[in-house]
Amino acid sequence: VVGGEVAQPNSWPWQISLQYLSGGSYYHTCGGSLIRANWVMTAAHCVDTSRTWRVVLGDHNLNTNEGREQYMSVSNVYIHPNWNSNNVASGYDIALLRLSSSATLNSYVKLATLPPSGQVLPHNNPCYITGWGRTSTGGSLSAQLKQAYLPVVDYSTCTRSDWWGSTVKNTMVCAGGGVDSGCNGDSGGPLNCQVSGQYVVHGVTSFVSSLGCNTTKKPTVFTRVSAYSSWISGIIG
Ligand SMILES: CC(C)C[C@H](NC(=O)C(F)(F)F)C(=O)N[C@@H](C)C(=O)Nc1ccc(C(F)(F)F)cc1
Repeated sequence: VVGGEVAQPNSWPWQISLQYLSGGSYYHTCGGSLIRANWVMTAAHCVDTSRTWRVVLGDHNLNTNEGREQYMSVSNVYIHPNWNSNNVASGYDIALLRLSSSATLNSYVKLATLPPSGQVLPHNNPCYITGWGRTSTGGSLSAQLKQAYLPVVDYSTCTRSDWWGSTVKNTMVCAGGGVDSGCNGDSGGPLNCQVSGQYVVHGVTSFVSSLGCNTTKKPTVFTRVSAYSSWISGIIG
């Protein structure tokens, strides 16, 4: 997350850290959202390589043990069948991870609320991106979970030629476009949008401009969760 601020610990209790095993240690690579006690929603581009994964729940500072963390292994990875790793612009950047056991839900670990099928939010709807991604283009990951206020940019604005043009599809959500943005390592995490006084996960962080994370008129682009409701239900029941 570029800009924004460090989140109050555990104030986004569905946020997870997706980590991979390398040389005997685990490393944060992406975010995700807990949507059932044993299911996590993330981005397809996060898991389209075969690695040993783990999901950390209830975390705030990735580098310290705060005693609220739950470490879960992953038993299955379900990548959307239409995902094309050579073309993030086609969409379908969504995946589901089945956890080997169920999380313990408490005040630090809660389920995300997902939107109703087909719901599209209006321009400037208040949303926050959250994640441990880079805090500047080319910078380092954040040790502490960060948040940034990224209001929705509607499809007609986001597809303007000086914005994202035809790269953005209506199965995506754009948000921000100013000095605050998502950045590498926020992938797969939630776009938390306020709807009728409740935070709903409307997006899965998908891409930013390769010219720089917080490039003006290149809002952070998210997979629109409400476009994939049937696929999600088909997998998790
Ligand atoms: C691995 C990538 C597919 C997704 C990666 N996502 C992220 O860093 C995050 F955190 F914003 F979700 C990203 O945007 N990386 C930048 C460096 C990038 O490659 N962006 C990008 C690539 C291609 C296009 C497109 F669609 F136009 F071809 C648009 C943006």
